[in-house]
Amino acid sequence: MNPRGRYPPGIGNGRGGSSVPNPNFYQRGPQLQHQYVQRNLVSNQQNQQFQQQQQQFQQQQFHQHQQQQQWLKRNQSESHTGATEVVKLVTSDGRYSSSQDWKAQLNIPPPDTRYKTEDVTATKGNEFEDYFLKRELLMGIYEKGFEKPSPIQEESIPIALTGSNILARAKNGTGKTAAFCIPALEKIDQEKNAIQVAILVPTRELALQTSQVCKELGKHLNVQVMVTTGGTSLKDDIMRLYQPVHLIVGTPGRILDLAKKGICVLKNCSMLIMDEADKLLSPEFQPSIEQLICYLPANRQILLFSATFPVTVKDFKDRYLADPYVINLMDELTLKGITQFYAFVEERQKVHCLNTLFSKLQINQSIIFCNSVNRVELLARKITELGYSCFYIHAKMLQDHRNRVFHDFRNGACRNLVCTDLFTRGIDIQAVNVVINFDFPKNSETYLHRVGRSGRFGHLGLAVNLITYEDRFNLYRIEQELGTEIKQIPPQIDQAIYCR
Ligand SMILES: Nc1ncnc2c1ncn2[C@@H]1O[C@H](COP(=O)(O)OP(=O)(O)OP(=O)(O)O)[C@@H](O)[C@H]1O
Repeated sequence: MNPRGRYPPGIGNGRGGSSVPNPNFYQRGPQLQHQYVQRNLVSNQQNQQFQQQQQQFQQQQFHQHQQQQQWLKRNQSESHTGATEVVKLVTSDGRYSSSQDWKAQLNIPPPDTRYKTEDVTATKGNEFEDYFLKRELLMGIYEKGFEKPSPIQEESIPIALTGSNILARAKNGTGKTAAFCIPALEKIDQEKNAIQVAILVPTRELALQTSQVCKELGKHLNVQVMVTTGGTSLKDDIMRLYQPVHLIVGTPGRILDLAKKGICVLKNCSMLIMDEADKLLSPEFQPSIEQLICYLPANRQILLFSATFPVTVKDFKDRYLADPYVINLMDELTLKGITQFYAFVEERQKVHCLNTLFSKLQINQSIIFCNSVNRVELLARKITELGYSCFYIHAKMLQDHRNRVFHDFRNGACRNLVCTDLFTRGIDIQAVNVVINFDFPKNSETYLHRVGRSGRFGHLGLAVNLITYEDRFNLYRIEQELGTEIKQIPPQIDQAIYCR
């Protein structure tokens, strides 16, 4: 059987390379050279700047190291317990710690022994301790279960600590959040009562998730984290801002609103982080972002992170990021751990097809994407009628209800979640091993982010796309643009490819 048989005549049967590349995407092969997010293309000037920064960073490290050594010597000389003594420290939460056994006292979760792909294992071999982070921050990192930095963390943490602007691109689920939260937490002066870092994200759920990551990583620090998004009481936010806040996470509209009212004071906010930066630079958000930047000090550092950077980001980068350090860890676009299939169906067969998938697949948790709010609600009802448990979420629901669904699904209260593209970006639920595109997306960015909800941190996952006759051109185009293969679904799927 010709696996390309689904394409109408004239569409061709090649993959990736032979087609005309989408100018919006970083491609493998010769097209690479034309993309501004290509790491090899960092200009000589940037290279020199980077070398200077590296030198500065090494000097800082050396200085810090010397200080540490002096500190240790001083403590040792003050102690009278002899050569095998242990230097005692009391951490900010009052716990006993020592230069030798502080790690042994941490509440470290059991190691994750699941198979992981090179997307997260192909590191340079750095340790978090190599970055000379505050002891309390290291404690939070290890207690979160992070053993070693992932590739994007290795690249961005030391550069962000030098104060450079960064434009960083790395695959979904490879640890971008900690790649910017760790340097942000490190740089905050806990003694200074001012907002020093702002993290902008495109959705309310992502804001809640990111603030939670900051709180967990900064658990042993005295950093005050605040989350603020639309759909919640402005009055509560105003009251909260009378208390100390060092790091604010939120959606751009709400933070701008508070800044305009003079309640959220950003004049000391020297670090602005934009996660899912390409989405934040879409027409929906960009005007708010540009207004917000006016409230920041002139010497602010801006970090842009995403898995997708269409060329439209270039204009913003050129205007607001002086000499950015460009990181691009995407030598290919899709995650190595995700197997992608399509099933060719008629619209009226979709629910039946989904029923078959539910009965045959080993679903730990699944996310099922539809292209409209109405279709989400209809499908959720159908799934429940079929006898399967299911939640649904979309942007037209009340915020309290959205929060409850997000919280409960994350805690495993339900196996399946039907949603719109509200959940396409950034949402990190480790238990999700299957993503189903009940409705196929229209563009490659959306496709990439949707399927990236499974296979988090190098784990395995499965993406199944229900394709109608109308979707066939989009399927072909997305495959071409991403240089990936979406295979026809076989009668049986080996569990080993998505359950290990
Ligand atoms: N160094 C690490 N060691 C172990 N797990 C990690 C490490 N860094 C991050 N993780 C975990 O990996 C998962 C994915 O991280 P994160 O959500 O930051 O990915 P991302 O790159 O921002 O993804 P997306 O592009 O989809 O937003 C999270 O559950 C996070 O806790």
